[in-house]
Amino acid sequence: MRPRRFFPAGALKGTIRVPGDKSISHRSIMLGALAVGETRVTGLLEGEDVLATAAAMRAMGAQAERVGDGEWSVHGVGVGTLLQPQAPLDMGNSGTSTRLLMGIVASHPISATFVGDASLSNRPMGRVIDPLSQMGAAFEASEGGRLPLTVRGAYPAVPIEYRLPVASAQVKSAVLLAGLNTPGVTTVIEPVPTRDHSERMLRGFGAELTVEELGGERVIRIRGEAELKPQTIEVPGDPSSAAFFIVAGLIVPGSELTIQNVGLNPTRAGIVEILRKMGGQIEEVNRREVGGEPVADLVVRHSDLQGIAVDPAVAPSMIDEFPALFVAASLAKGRTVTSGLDELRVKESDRLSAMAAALAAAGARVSETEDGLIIDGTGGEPLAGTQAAVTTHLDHRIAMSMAIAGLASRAGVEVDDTRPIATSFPVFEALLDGLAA
Ligand SMILES: O=C(O)C1=C[C@@H](OP(=O)(O)O)[C@@H](O)[C@H](O)C1
Ligand SMILES: C=C(OP(=O)(O)O)C(=O)O
Repeated sequence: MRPRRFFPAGALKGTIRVPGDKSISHRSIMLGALAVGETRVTGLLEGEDVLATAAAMRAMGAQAERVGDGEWSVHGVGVGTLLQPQAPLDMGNSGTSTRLLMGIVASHPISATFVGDASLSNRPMGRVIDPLSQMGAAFEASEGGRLPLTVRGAYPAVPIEYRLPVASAQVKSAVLLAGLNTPGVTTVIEPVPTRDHSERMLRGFGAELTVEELGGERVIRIRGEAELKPQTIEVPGDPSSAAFFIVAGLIVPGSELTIQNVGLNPTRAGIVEILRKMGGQIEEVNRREVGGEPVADLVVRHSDLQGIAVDPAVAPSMIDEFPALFVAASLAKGRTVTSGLDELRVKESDRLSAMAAALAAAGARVSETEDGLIIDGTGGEPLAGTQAAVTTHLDHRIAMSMAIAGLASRAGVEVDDTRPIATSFPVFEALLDGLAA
């Protein structure tokens, strides 16, 4: 364990650049490995989760090599020609790696065993096992549809039409990726829109993929036995990583900071919308497109935040940002009510109970409901801070959220283990220390 106490350090000033988007980084390695020829990637997030994806693709025959800082070269083997991995694929802490790779393996004539850390081994995989079984893949999973599990791919797999029972980009992507090597047309129906990086990138690599709006639902169709063409990809900065610095800038008095290169895909930008509704001053400058995704630099100034009732409909577009939002709400004036967040209970930790416990320990007024938190903010007064360390439960987002809470506290916040931060944002502490200095 690597504990650290995060102290109040005065106004945050300066300019930072957040690392590449985790979702897009995973997908660029996976699709690069399934194209024939060399894909070049810049701005790749070199966090542990993405490195687990790269190692898995290498174990199945592709080449994925680092050639510079965030610069990667991927030599793909082509859809349908992945090799049987010789050892279990270690997914570490990464749900995205696991679920998307299960989809890829499901329609290849290979089998693969997936293992992971204690957090990942507690997360539900039934949500991908169900549709992939319908496509013909066979599974041997641990109790409750958990890791370790083995997938035996079906070849040829059967195309299905699948309506997502949970709003999950990982489930959607698993089925679309399985569809890549399945004869005919695989269809995913999405009643609630989730991040659309897979759709954008599959098209970019030349897959025949269509999206149609039908009766308020998104109907996504992909034609299988696709031939993917290698691409040059520039990965935009991760809004989920930027969120910690946006919240820090808003709650620490006197702060003014610029966060460069933040991806603002509408399926990801819910946090900016909600913080603005709370009174947060977040200005967008230099709007542009990077790697087919909208991007801007954000200028964030300390603001008097107001509590809010968060519309559960925005949840999918800020699903990983709720821990950071809960910190902002703890410092806002009045009550913030969130609901419809059952999915937060099956992330790296149960993020509702983990954040309720950690914020309460830091002096926030918070209560937990079945599907959300209710927070009565301080109106800008700093939190008391913690005595004992708060528990992160192997969850990077709990660690980073509570680090930010420490900046707006009197006594600081002690985090029991900062190691999980490296899964998604290895330079987080260095950036934070640089701004505070
Ligand atoms: O597809 C992706 O890259 C992701 C989808 C989301 O998970 P769910 O699909 O489980 O909601 C998100 O929480 C995760 O961090 C990344
Ligand atoms: C939920 C997350 O990731 P994953 O599902 O890939 O572990 C996250 O990064 O917050």
